[in-house]
Amino acid sequence: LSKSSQIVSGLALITFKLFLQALEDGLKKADADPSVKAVMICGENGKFSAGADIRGFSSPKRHGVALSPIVSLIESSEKPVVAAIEGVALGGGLEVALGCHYRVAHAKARMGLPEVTIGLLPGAEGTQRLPRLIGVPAALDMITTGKHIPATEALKLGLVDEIVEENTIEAAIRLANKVIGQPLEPRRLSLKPVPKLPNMEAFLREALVKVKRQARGCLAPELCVQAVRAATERPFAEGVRRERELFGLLLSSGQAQALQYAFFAERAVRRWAAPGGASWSSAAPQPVRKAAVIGLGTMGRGIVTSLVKANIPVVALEQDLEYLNKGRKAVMLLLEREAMKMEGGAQTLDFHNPARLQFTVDFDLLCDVDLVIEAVFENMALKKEIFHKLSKICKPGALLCTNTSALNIDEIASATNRPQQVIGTHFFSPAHVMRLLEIIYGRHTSPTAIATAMQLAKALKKVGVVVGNCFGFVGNRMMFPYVQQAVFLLEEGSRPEAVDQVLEDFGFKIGPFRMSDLAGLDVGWRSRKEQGLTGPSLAAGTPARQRHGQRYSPLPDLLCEQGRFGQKTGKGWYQYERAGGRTATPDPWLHDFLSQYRDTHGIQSRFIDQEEILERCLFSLINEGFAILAEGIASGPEHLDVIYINGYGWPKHRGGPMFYASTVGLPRVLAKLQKYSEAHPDVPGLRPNAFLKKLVAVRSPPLKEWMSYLSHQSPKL
Ligand SMILES: CCCCCCCCCCCCC[C@H](O)CC(=O)SCCNC(=O)CCNC(=O)[C@H](O)C(C)(C)COP(=O)(O)OP(=O)(O)OC[C@H]1O[C@@H](n2cnc3c(N)ncnc32)[C@H](O)[C@@H]1OP(=O)(O)O
Repeated sequence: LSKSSQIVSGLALITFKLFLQALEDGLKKADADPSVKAVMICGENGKFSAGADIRGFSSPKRHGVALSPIVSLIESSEKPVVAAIEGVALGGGLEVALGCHYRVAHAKARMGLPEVTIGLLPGAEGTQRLPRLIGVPAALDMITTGKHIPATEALKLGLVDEIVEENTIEAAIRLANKVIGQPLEPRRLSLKPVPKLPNMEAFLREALVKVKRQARGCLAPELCVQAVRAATERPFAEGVRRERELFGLLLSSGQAQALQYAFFAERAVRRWAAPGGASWSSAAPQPVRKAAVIGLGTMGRGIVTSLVKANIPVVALEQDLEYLNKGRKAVMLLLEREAMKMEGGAQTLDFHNPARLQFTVDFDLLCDVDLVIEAVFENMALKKEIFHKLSKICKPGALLCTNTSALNIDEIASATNRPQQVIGTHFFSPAHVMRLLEIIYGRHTSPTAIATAMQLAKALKKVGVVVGNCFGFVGNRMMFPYVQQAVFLLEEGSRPEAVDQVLEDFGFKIGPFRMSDLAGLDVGWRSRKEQGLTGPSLAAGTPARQRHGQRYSPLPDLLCEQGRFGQKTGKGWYQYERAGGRTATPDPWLHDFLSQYRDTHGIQSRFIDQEEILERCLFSLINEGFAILAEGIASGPEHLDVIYINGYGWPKHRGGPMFYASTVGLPRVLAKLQKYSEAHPDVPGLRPNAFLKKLVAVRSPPLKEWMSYLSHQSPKL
């Protein structure tokens, strides 16, 4: 290394405090040493920095405050300071780089200010320096979305001065040597004005409206805009004061804790555990070099697209040529759209190459695949027939996955000669977009099969969550009581738009009735008919609003009988502009229908307030979550929360249903369930679960301790 350069190496994240100290000491030493003419800052092991230690924000001794003075120290250095960015420069890491006079990045490096995604804003002067460097529109985009940008884009934006394919550190040292003696004033960002826009005020106003609309109650994006606005209106030092004030507000908002909990929960669920002690640490995945998808309906199409995007060669199979051609067209359309979004376009996806994507009706072509995902109708007999066939055709090691959303994995596995290789992989619609993959092990599923499914989730850039086998698994099982309450509320006097509004105001992307119209009411109807809850197999004389001694609402069945399947038929809980339309409007027909229904069944309609709507829907869902934990279907509350955030549109800034319950307070959840259960004794979903009661009895310990209060280690794990 050049004599005139001083290396200050970044340390690992967990030693953020030590890193700050090392940086400060190194800078001061370099400054005091006349033989040092320039400074280069790099990271260790090919990574610049992932920013501040997120765990530090919820610890009583916060470290964050120490970063800003160091960034200022770097910037005010009389010797040129060059950042050599490899791997990632995120959050506080990028803020350090912004304090440097020059930035050199490796072509594969990524940069960003992702604080907004953990409920914060860049708190080490990043909201003030970045707009000065790259202008308000680009800075605002990075700060309010938290997106990571590749080095090539950073170069275009002027965020870095140079990108290199080879040795970044050597390139940074070369640059440092070159700029020795050149004036540093123009390189100190705090001294630069924010580039003007002709319509700055209107631009910021519109930006605020946009982030508020997208954030659905999440505070951080809005406060990010306010911090950038301060950069445009105030001198640097005052802008920094405003940034600090807003950072403090976010830190104490509660949303930051929820989002940071969600960050770690998503990582915690990677460490799965299954019966017999098998776990992520001992099981190794099998390679998946080729996959097959059976069934090219909505789910199958999305799954094929997802596999192609992950560069896994796929055989896509349908029952006959008519369905195959329909499916092929739809898949090609999806892939073309996806290719347009990607750099390199269609060439990157290579989906026109039959070696990468093959459409067939011939089961025998599945003989050499490593993994099959069955995505046909939710019909047990059909699934068993397919799995029986697969166990005859597929090679011995092939993993057999079913995309069922509720059915018994053990029963499906019983149709094969290899139940240890059968596993549930429950995708969420649209499967090439939604991040969740619920992975369900059966009684005989091997650890290798679980590890392979988890590896598949990672390859597809999804969040895999391993859960046990029960009707509806985790996500849908918790959803049943939620939707059931929503329908009961209609019976009692509410309207779809009122219920949806309350839940959307809470932060759900879409309320239960809009969701039901989108998914299609016929899906649930088919399942209820199969369960004998409605339709021809229902025993004569069954009371209209009761099944097995419990309250039942036939409302969704009645709508289906009228052909109201939701968006696809143009009518459901709402009316739409046409069949396939997407704009839901309240439907006077439905309002009349509900009145008549109440009259027919002698139900006294009443006004139901927002609190009751919210509590009955959410607390019944949470109550089921406690049952799931107690039964060992999931190994911890984090699993339920990750499932809800990534698969069911639960607002991330509320941390997931179980985290939310812990913030509301378990005693309150229990008291409200008790109250509603007394009013509706025929609704088991409202009866407080014993595990919830137990946690309240032991004074509501923190969420991470809940599982230690289960008297037995669950039978499933
Ligand atoms: C009351 C008045 C108060 C006023 C105060 C005012 C002044 C305050 C000044 C504050 C200064 C703020 C400084 C700065 O602005 C704030 C920040 O920097 S916040 C952090 C921002 N960074 C991030 O959000 C990055 C998060 N990490 C990632 O995106 C990814 O982890 C990655 C870096 C892209 C790597 O991804 P992968 O390769 O997939 O690896 P993993 O994600 O699995 O991570 C591996 C492992 O590392 C843990 N980890 C990663 N990043 C962090 C982090 N920043 N902090 C802590 N831990 C981190 C991750 O959890 C994994 O560990 P595991 O969970 O598996 O054990």
